[in-house]
Amino acid sequence: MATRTSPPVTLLVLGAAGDLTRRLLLPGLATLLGTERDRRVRVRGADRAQLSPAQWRARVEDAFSSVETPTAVTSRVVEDTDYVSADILDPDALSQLVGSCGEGPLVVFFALPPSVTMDCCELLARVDLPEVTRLALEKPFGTSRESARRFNGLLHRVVPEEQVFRIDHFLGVNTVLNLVGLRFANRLLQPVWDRDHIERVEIVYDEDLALEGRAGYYDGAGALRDMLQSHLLQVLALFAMESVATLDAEELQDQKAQVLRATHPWGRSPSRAARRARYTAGRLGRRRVPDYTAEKGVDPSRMTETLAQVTLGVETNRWAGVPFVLRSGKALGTARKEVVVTFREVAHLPEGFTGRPGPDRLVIGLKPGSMDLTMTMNAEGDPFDLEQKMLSAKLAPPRMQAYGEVLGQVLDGSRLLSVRADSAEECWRIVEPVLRAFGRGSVPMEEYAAGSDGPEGWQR
Ligand SMILES: NC(=O)C1=CN([C@@H]2O[C@H](COP(=O)(O)OP(=O)(O)OC[C@H]3O[C@@H](n4cnc5c(N)ncnc54)[C@H](OP(=O)(O)O)[C@@H]3O)[C@@H](O)[C@H]2O)C=CC1
Ligand SMILES: O=C1O[C@H](COP(=O)(O)O)[C@@H](O)[C@H](O)[C@H]1O
Repeated sequence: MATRTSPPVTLLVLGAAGDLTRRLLLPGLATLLGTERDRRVRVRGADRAQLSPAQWRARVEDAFSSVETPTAVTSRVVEDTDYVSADILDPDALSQLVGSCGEGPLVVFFALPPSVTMDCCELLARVDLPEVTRLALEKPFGTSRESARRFNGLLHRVVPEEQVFRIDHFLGVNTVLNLVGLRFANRLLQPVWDRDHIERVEIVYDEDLALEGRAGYYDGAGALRDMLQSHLLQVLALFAMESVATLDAEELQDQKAQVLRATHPWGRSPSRAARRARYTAGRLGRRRVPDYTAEKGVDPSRMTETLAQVTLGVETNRWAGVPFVLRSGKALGTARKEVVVTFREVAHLPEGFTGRPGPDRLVIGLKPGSMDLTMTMNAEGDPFDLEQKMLSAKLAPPRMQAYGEVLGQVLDGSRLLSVRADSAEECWRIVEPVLRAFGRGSVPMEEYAAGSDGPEGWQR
């Protein structure tokens, strides 16, 4: 971790006037700096928007105060920040911008539309960069395995892979990171984390938000690309990976990559393994939600799904035969963000017991953080009659926003919480057969009313 004596890192945000910078990046940075007070970061914003220095400083200040940052932290960043109004795709302007960042460590954060990011990288390949230059990129990392491969090739013309940080903010979510500690620090869980003991795993991220004005992005993506291809596959990789000897970034990356390489649609049949649906008009709490196809900016002919579920198999000795169900969607009645582990039944239940309420289950709540272990026992009444009881724990709120955790690693040059090139390609390889099945219509588009729990008949 950076200390007071570490040289300040320059965080150059390209696309600084955009939504990601305002809503996620700057607030995330604020929570990082509020938690790690010794860290020194100089923020430079660049965008084609014409902003005066005062307007930019006000934006930074607003973003920092949105997460209740200590005044001293905000003032230090605001006093030191500057803004350059430039077309990033103008080679001279880009070269000048980078040149003016000085010789210290530089993190270039691409908060630009994906196509602009790629064009900008083409230009950066011809620019003299400081020796320590790191590139931080937001999803999507390409739009297919092939385009991700080409994109990786392009990035490697700018800097080596060790200096590329593909951001997936789920990797900075405390409860997702907790999967590693939970699995490998508990004698109780470690030996049962395999096909012999686990029957089924569900990784669910149901949101009670609808489109929220994001049609420009979301209608071209859909739930499968937006959530499963990226975040939920990262969660699966952490859940299923082999043990690590240390929390070394490359070791973790290697283990995650091994899982992803072994992952395929269940039964290698994408059309049977996947389901998709789109919300119709309904209510989310007191808010009326229109039919997805009537949302502003949506093109119904795109057939974009707002709920996707895909069952995957991790074809390894540890996991063969265990279905991993990944599901995420918008406009659902209940926000359900959790990993559900269903254990196998015991091999033999002594005769004489009555009641057999079901298998043990561990529910790892991702947001809010919680842990619920449901076990069979005699909890009340007749001592030979079995019931289920839940042992529950609520986890403390995170110390900082997920973006803060991820950024902290990037600023330190650690790839612990980013997505490596090979994994980015594998994640596309895993979902591509499903995307093709969606494209040729072999997975029916089902419907669910906004505010419901999803289409009739989908298992929960
Ligand atoms: N917003 C979000 O919640 C999330 C976004 N992302 C990713 O983050 C990236 C940015 O997204 P987002 O912030 O929403 O996008 P925005 O369109 O809101 O912001 C992009 C900014 O880049 C500017 N820009 C575009 N081209 C140039 C150029 N040639 N020179 C200088 N500035 C330029 C845009 O200016 P102008 O407006 O004039 O075009 C805009 O201010 C995307 O890759 C997106 O996929 C990922 C996860 C969540
Ligand atoms: O990246 C994305 O993630 C959010 C969900 O993450 P959260 O941390 O905000 O809960 C999702 O709403 C969005 O569609 C997706 O692009």
